[in-house]
Amino acid sequence: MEEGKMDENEWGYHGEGNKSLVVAHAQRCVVLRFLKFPPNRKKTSEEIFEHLQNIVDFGKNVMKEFLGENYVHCGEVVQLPLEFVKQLCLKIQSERPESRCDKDLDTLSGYAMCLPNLTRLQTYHFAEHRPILCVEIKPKCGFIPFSSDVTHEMKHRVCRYCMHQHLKVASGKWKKISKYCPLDLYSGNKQRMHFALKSLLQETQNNLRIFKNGELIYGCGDARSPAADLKDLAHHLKPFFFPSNGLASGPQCTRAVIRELVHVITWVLLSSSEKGRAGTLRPRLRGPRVCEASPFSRSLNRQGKNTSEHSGLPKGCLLYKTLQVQMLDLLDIEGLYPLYNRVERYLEEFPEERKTLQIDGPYDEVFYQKLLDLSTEDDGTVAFALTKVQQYRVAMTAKDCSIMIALSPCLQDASSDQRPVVPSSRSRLAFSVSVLDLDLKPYESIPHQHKLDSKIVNYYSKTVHAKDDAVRPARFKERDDCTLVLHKV
Ligand SMILES: O=P(O)(O)O[C@@H]1[C@@H](OP(=O)(O)O)[C@H](OP(=O)(O)O)[C@H](O)[C@H](OP(=O)(O)O)[C@H]1OP(=O)(O)O
Ligand SMILES: Nc1ncnc2c1ncn2[C@@H]1O[C@H](COP(=O)(O)OP(=O)(O)OP(=O)(O)O)[C@@H](O)[C@H]1O
Repeated sequence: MEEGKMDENEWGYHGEGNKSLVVAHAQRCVVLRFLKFPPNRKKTSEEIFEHLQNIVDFGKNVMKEFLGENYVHCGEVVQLPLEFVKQLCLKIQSERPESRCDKDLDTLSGYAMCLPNLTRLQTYHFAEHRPILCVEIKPKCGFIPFSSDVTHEMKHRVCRYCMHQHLKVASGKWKKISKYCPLDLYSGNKQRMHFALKSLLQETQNNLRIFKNGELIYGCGDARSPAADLKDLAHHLKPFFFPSNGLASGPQCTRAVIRELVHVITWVLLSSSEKGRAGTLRPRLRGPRVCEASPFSRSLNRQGKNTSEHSGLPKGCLLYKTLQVQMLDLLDIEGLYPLYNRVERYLEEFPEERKTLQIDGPYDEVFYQKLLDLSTEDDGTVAFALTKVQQYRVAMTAKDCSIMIALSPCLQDASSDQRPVVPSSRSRLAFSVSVLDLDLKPYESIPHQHKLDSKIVNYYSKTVHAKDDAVRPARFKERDDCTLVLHKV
């Protein structure tokens, strides 16, 4: 970053989550990622620098090891002129979604992270001006807890995402229950994956966004504003997936283009960048492979078909590796919480030990090595409790990260291209897959996770499941529309 030359007019608002805000450079393929805080939470510049450096170190020393070199972009911490940050903050304020304005961009420290713009990744390495499509998916937790510490029987049958949907709709966060179930996406079974992706396209919530040449064209910028419709999306996609059936417009054309997109994304998600490498983690993939609340499995059930049938994910693909990291949550929050309390009691007695225990970093090689101990035999020590707490934090990070898939048409002579290619009906598409938002979840969030878990399950059990049981026979007859999902996409 050439400090003297920073001009806020060269940067534009790109997006934000709960904890950071991202601006993109108009020409160069880089973004700046700033931290956000509630208005009254003042942090010193040193604390912010340390926080950002921890994010970079965690990416380098832990997530690159687990997920693979090619998928993780750690970026670097940069120091920016305070006047530039102040002006930039003023410039982008009007573009920020209202629902995200409860937190302010940190304009006081001057620190931010500089990262490649993953929505334009192809041109980051190659200076050509080809159109670029980028699909961002936040897949969430892809397994059902297998821990014997789970006390709510429902948690062994219905996944957290599907249960949480009901609480989110009841609280007004989203308007409609999504048909997306992470277990379908993570199944490795093409039909289930197609269904999951189509469900995400129908109800994007904050789990799907599509960018064209770096601009958001589909999915929510604001939690409350509706997404563009599929017809508009298909129009945008035509240069990438002009339907092979020759139709140039109309509903059939829209369907064909969307189908093509779903097939290409599935193909890319099942591809492996590092051949045969399963990663350093080997937790056994356990637990039910199907969530009872998924409309897909419900539909199969009704037809008397075997719902546990699955193809499994190839070991080198990003979904497989992400799932393995998620499964570091070996005990579930119910088994973890007493261990968190053990660490807390120890810290109350020996507060100076917080540093030695690496609760707030550094996230270095030593921190990483301790994560590889997958034993669940509790020997009553603080060391055991701490390892499980740290593994849980890493698992929660993987449950909340996003996957970015960038696609751009190959040139006729693609021999010089080193990038992998996916076939599509119109042309071959070069692609890259990356993962973002790999900030380690804070130790302090564990009590909140514990409370939220009970809230989600209790709400689901008391309201939805009870109602479901009462109306089941009638509902099964009514909801024949679900069989539609079995049509080939
Ligand atoms: O608890 P969840 O599953 O709702 O996940 C939170 C996300 O909500 P989601 O359900 O994806 O809409 C939430 O996303 P939104 O703010 O709703 O877009 C955050 O990602 C939050 O992480 P953090 O507290 O900012 O580190 C996420 O919190 P963590 O649980 O990952 O800490
Ligand atoms: N390197 C990048 N390139 C392009 N876009 C990015 C990049 N990093 C983040 N974004 C965009 O900015 C959005 C917000 O970033 P991010 O998910 O890191 O925020 P967050 O506040 O940490 O998220 P959360 O709400 O999950 O805590 C992302 O959803 C993505 O669209």
